[in-house]
Amino acid sequence: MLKVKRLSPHATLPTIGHPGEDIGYDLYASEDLTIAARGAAGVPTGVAIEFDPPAGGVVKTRSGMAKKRLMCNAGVIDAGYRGEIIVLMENLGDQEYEIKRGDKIAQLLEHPFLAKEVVEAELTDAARGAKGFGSTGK
Ligand SMILES: O=c1ccn([C@H]2C[C@H](O)[C@@H](COP(=O)(O)OP(=O)(O)OP(=O)(O)O)O2)c(=O)[nH]1
Repeated sequence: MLKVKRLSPHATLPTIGHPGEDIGYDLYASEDLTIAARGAAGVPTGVAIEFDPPAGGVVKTRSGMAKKRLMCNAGVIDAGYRGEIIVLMENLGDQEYEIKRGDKIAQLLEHPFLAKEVVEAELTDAARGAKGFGSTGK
């Protein structure tokens, strides 16, 4: 279950486009806002959430918006966060982008709580080791 607390009368509660199939909840803007070309903004959703414990969430870009170069940044929602979900959006395009209250702006994925104790230690060998950044080719 996703518990949702409405923080603004203008909020649209998260929805699932295709229940039982889509893995993300759609998130909606609760305010009108313009993001300047090459600019960024925190878009309010007017909601706070609580997943079944112990879980948090990840806010991800919708593919349709990525096509328009409107990307979500940051996006880690901690399991204990009870504040308003803010969608941090970056407009990588050359045109300003208008967001209207009620627009679907991002998707929220549930993420299990996986963080464990931090222990300083020697690490085991692995085939990849420290190779990365294109080491396997293009
Ligand atoms: O895109 C985002 C990212 C984060 N948050 C909220 C939920 C998250 O639990 C909290 C803190 O985020 P994060 O841990 O990324 O921020 P920080 O800059 O590391 O701050 P803190 O020191 O409070 O952890 O802010 C959002 O609403 N939207």
